[in-house]
Amino acid sequence: MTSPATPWGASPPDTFSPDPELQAAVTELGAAVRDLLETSVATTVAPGEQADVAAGVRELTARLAATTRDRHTLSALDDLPTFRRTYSPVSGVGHGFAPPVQFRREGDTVVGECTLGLRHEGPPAHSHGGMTAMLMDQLLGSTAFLAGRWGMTAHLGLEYRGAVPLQTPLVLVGRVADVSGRKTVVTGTVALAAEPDRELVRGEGVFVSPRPELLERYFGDLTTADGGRAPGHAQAATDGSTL
Ligand SMILES: CCCCCCCC/C=C\CCCCCCCC(=O)SCCNC(=O)CCNC(=O)[C@H](O)C(C)(C)COP(=O)(O)OP(=O)(O)OC[C@H]1O[C@@H](n2cnc3c(N)ncnc32)[C@H](O)[C@@H]1OP(=O)(O)O
Repeated sequence: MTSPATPWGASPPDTFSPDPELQAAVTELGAAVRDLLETSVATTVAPGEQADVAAGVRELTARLAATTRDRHTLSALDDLPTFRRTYSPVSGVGHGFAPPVQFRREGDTVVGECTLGLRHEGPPAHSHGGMTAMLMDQLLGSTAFLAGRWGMTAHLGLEYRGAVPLQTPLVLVGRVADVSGRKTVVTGTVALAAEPDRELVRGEGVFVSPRPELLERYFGDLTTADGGRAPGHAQAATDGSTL
């Protein structure tokens, strides 16, 4: 049996067209929450003012909680075959914690740019090492994906060679190093956009496309926002239609 590049085949057609009004609203809410998060860890206003704001934020949260999705339901803006993940904590425009990073193919590499904020702080004025690892995981996973090789992280190794400053444009570069069966090995770097050749962080990841039993266990309950079966569902793997 040949191994699948992704659960839905190597080159899925891009026929996904999300509701533009929803896309705009989610992007705007994500940006507003991002500003709120960033400002909430930077503010020095008086305690009474912070308490007032907290009460207001709780009221707004209650409005959003009026209807929600559960963890087995994709957002109406998400499409797995074309890699649209609106609420990724790294690349999601709808996620307030995300920088967010957008990745693109450039020759045989995948490149992303972002600027981290105080909400990503570890050592004062610098990125938390776990935040950098998250950037690296997403960079390497996206690099595999954009090469038609989806997989879950089986191994992630990092060398922290220089501290990553906050509020400073960064450039991320990934490239596929090796491919065999269900396994893809990817390497990547994080550097200052102003000094792209001086690596601050170097990473290597092994991404493995899970065997059908694992796909079923992890994602068997996954549905699209309108209740349909999510593309790439493990069941599809056994009927020969996509793998
Ligand atoms: C309906 C479909 C839904 C899909 C939707 C997703 C779309 C999203 C789109 C895009 C995302 C990309 C961006 C995201 C980036 C972030 C990614 C993450 O954060 S992933 C979360 C963290 N990772 C885990 O939770 C994995 C936990 N581990 C496992 O579940 C298993 O260990 C798994 C799936 C990784 C492998 O299990 P096995 O049973 O399928 O694989 P075996 O048969 O053991 O190995 C296959 C080959 O891989 C090698 N391998 C396995 N683990 C290895 C390791 N740690 N190091 C090196 N090689 C390893 C083996 O040696 C073998 O190689 P040989 O064929 O013999 O050459």
